[in-house]
Amino acid sequence: AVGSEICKVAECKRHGPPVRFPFWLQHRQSNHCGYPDSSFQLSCSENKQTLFHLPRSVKMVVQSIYYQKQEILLSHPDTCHYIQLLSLNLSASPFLFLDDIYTPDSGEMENLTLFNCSSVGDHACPITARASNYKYNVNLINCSKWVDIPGVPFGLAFPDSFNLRWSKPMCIECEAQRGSCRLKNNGSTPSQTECYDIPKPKSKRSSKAAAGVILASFLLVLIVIGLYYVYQRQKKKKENQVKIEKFLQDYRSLKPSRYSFADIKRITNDLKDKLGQGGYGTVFKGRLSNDVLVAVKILNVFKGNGEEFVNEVGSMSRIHHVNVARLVGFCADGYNRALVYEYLPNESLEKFIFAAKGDTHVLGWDKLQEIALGIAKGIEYLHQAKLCSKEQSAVSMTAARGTMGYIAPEVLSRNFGNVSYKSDVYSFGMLLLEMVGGRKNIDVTVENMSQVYFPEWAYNHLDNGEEIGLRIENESHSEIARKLTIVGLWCIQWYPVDRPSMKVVIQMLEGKADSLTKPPNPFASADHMTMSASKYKKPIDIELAVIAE
Ligand SMILES: Nc1ncnc2c1ncn2[C@@H]1O[C@H](COP(=O)(O)OP(=O)(O)OP(=O)(O)O)[C@@H](O)[C@H]1O
Repeated sequence: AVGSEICKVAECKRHGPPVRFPFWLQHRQSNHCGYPDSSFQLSCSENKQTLFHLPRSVKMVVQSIYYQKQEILLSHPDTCHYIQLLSLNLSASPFLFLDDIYTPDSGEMENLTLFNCSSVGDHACPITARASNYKYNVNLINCSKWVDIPGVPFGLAFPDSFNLRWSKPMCIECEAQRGSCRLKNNGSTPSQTECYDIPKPKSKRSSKAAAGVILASFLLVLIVIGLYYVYQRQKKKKENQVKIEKFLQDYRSLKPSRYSFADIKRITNDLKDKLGQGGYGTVFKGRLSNDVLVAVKILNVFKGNGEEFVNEVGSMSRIHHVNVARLVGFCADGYNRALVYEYLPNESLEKFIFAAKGDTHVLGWDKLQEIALGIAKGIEYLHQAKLCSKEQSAVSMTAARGTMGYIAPEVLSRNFGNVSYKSDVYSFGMLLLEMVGGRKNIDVTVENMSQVYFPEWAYNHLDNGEEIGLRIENESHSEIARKLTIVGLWCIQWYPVDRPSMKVVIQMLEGKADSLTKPPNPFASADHMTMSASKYKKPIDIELAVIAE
């Protein structure tokens, strides 16, 4: 088809009659878009009306085009149409007059007489018509007869609009199938047509609507983003507020509260729920007024002065570490002394590592190693806290305290050196060895007395490459057991100076067992206590920060 792509439907103004084949709109479409007969050429008037040209310059205004019926509804232009009637002749065009509104038997003709009424003063149209068959009450005073026009189609004589029907080209069938005709591109004469799908005009309205939709969606997205942004900001602000509140609350509760002994009794429900017994006192479960659970340690009969205790509490309250139970309060009431700690719900490690004979251990080797490292870091932190200022030393000692089995020899007797942070290293070493052995180091229930003291047994078996711990399942577990044993044995060296610092202990625990050297025999010195003590005494005094007595 000839340029069918560019033969889009055209119109003179918005909502004007759509122009397409067999018509074509001058200046807006190419002539090949219409049927090659000048009658089908339409044009636009200055005031955007669609004009239909009949032979001999008769111009009509196109009201509608009914493509499916092949009819065109025309009306007279504003100019005086009677004059045009003089020259109207449809015979040479493919159009037939059709007036099914007024004269069903279309084709009825009128003899029209035109009168010149210019003297009346209607300058726009000084012509008046009278049909011969219809004696309309036309005021003809001051009019003079001008001309008779015989055989004027009735519809043209009077009504404002009339229909014309075209018979060529014949596209009724194609239109019925919602298609449109176009010229066949074979140059045949007379021109032949073919049916095709009408290209949908890109209506300004729909493109405007599409633009509107896009704009609206864009705005909507902007609004949603804006709202989301505001929401996020509000949320963040709220979260920050909550964080600040929590921080302030924590800060407030960081300061240990002072309780009277009556308070302590109320908190512990009259010392009802005993959690355990330590070397310093008995521990009871309690509940503060805000439903926070605590562990209250009622200290054994307190002999020191009140000031010393309060100073110690002050130091302890500055200790904050994930692996150290936090002090939340204290009691210094008469001779009663108590320390209130945050409650740790997992009970004592003791319960997990000293399972009854035959019991399977709940904690695996990886967990044991993790716990050991956690404890080591907690002690290391405490040592740092103590060492940063000698004046603020957190703990002072007036007597050997602690649980037997963990107490370093120098704590029991000053013959073996001064009490220092290395005494804690010793206690930690004993704990490590108990964790490996899964039983108390000094276990009176063991039947074979040669295995009573586990650390010594473990030391003797290190060389033989035997498995130290029980419950070993695989290679990596055996490595952990070996590592914990070696570190434990380093920690329980008889002389404090031989023991590593907690910092080194952490490095050892974090490293591999292979990189550790076997420690000297910690038990060799025990047999020759006096001799060895004098041998080691000097360096101990030089190196270690002595804990004040
Ligand atoms: N904060 C706590 N939360 C829960 N239970 C606790 C808490 N503190 C202590 N306990 C329980 O009380 C027991 C005794 O604790 P305590 O600290 O008095 O002694 P210890 O650390 O076992 O020995 P030592 O007196 O030699 O330091 C613990 O074994 C544990 O079961």
